Amino acid sequence: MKRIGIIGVGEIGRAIVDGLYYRGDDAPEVFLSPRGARTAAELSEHYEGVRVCPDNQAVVDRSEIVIIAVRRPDRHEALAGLVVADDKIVINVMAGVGGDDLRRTLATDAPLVRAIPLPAIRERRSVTVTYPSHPVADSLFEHLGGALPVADEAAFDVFSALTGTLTTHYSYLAALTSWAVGHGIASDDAESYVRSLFQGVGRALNDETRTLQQLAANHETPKGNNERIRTTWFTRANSEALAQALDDLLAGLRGQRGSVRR
Ligand SMILES: NC(=O)C1=CN([C@@H]2O[C@H](COP(=O)(O)OP(=O)(O)OC[C@H]3O[C@@H](n4cnc5c(N)ncnc54)[C@H](OP(=O)(O)O)[C@@H]3O)[C@@H](O)[C@H]2O)C=CC1
Repeated sequence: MKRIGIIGVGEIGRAIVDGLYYRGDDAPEVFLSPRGARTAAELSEHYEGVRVCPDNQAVVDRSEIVIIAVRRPDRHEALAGLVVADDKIVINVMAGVGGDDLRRTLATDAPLVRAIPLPAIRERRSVTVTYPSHPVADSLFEHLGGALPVADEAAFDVFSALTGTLTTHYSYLAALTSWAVGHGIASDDAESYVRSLFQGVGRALNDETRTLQQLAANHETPKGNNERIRTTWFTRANSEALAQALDDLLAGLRGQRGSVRR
């Protein structure tokens, strides 16, 4: 495994380090930027082979793969002026920061790969979308749960928009729980029951022999309770509103990519 540097050691930076060390197999040397000091210190204490560098340039110099995981507004402060040799591989996980934008900021000819790691990467349980495909980046994410290289940045934006639906899903489960509580069910009971219902859904999703439509159909009795909620609540209007919200998000992501000269 190659030497890996991470600039921006926050939520997702930590998840990537945890994933790299998840089974302790073939763990690489990891070099962290000094910002996000508390997380960086915790990781370097916890994992032998993880070190905190004095500055961002030192992260680049010591690494073969450099992962950029600062927030979009912080990218100039974090990256401008860094010297990135052409033999490095840069992995950009910043949402809404296109390849052209990053290349202008870094002024390097090194390969730049966009990626969408998710928090479950810490247990090597999430598939990471990448663009453009690069054998080193793809094999890194294969090791961390799976890589899904896509054909162009437009497709990358579609996957990026899909990741924007995750917290709505949790909120949906919380709304179900609140509804039951409103009908006199103890909050702990309601919450643990909803969790158990949807953990079952999560397990069923592992069955890739059935499409999502088939899974839905297989769990539904004709004229039964599930069909009733699906057809009375998740109506065409509701489904179209969801598609519209995703379209708007996608337009925003593509707009950010097109207006990047700050
Ligand atoms: N969280 C997620 O699930 C995912 C996040 N992303 C992307 O990853 C990026 C980071 O997100 P997330 O981890 O949630 O954010 P966090 O705020 O948790 O982490 C960002 C880190 O960047 C550090 N930072 C800020 N300025 C600099 C600098 N000049 N040099 C070095 N480090 C700096 C911050 O340090 P300090 O605390 O000192 O300010 C902080 O530790 C974002 O662009 C986001 O779009 C992508 C996929 C998933």
